[in-house]
Amino acid sequence: MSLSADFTSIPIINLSHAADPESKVRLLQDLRHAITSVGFLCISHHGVSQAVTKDLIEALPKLFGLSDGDKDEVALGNSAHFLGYSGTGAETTAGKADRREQFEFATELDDDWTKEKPLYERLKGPNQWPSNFLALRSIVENYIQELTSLSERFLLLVAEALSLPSSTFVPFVSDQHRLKLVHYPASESGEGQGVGPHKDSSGWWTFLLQASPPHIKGLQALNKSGEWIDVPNIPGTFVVNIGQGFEVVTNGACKATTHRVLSGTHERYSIPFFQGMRRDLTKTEAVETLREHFSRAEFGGVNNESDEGRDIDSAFLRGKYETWGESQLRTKVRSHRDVGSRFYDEVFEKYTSDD
Ligand SMILES: O=C(O)CCC(=O)C(=O)O
Ligand SMILES: [Fe+2]
Repeated sequence: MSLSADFTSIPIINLSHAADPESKVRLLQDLRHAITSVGFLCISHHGVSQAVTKDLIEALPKLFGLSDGDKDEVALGNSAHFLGYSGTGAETTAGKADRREQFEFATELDDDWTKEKPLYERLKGPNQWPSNFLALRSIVENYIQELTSLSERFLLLVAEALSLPSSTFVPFVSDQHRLKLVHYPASESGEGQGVGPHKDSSGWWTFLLQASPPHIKGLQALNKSGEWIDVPNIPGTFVVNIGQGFEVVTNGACKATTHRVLSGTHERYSIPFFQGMRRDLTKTEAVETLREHFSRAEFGGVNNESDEGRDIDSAFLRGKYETWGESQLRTKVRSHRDVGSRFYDEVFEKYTSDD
């Protein structure tokens, strides 16, 4: 059965095959294999504007070349919404500091949080834009718009590939998606942790643009035998992988595959877009809505599990908090404690000492 087969390469899927009923059948089969057995894929012919992508890639050297003062002006530490710049070493993954700097943006939304609303609604809010790079705003907003649309189109195909009505996953999607512009500096020794092994915790699906020339690699996905498989860097494609929220909603039929980035002798840029999941989604709704469907034998069945196969590793499910929004807020407070203590005083102690 495909669920138990191990992967040794990352599937490449041409989305233009969806336009023709005959080639669509094969596309859906390939997609189903990719998302149930690998959890990582590259997509080509995805319909995202090349000009919009090019503008963003070309903005990166200038953006990361801004002065420390310019970066401070938009520091993530200033933002109750965890949006802005954070420097190299600010984050740790798997117990080690990551060697990367990043600007985090999201769908531009007003901060309309009031004390009557759940605290996690404060995750929503405006971006911070560097005043010495005014052109950046429209470049980033255009890209977020293109990726929002791609991620919506993609979800329809995913549902069909899993034998569900195409609109099945639409009600789970949030009004807020997040975008990170990431710079991994070159490492003299060619070794080190760009970002340590992790599963994407910020949501639903990730669409990653590798924004350096094709010979610059570094991203790897972990297969079930514990081997790190290189993710190819193919111009014009996006790498797509599953976030923990989607793993929960599919009852583990689709896995959030562990991945990491190695530092190299060349600097590297990458741009992950994290499609968001509705903040008010509860654990019960997430697990129960499609439970019956995913317990069918074709997905391995509940009584037909491999050891690794259906064991869901999710901070959301294991954690104490009922909604996805609160689980997200806790994750963010724990990884950015300066923001946590400044803006989320009432829950800071609780979230940082509840494990
Ligand atoms: O930079 C990359 O290629 C991947 C980054 C990543 O996995 C993440 O930010 O979650
Ligand atoms: Fe990731």
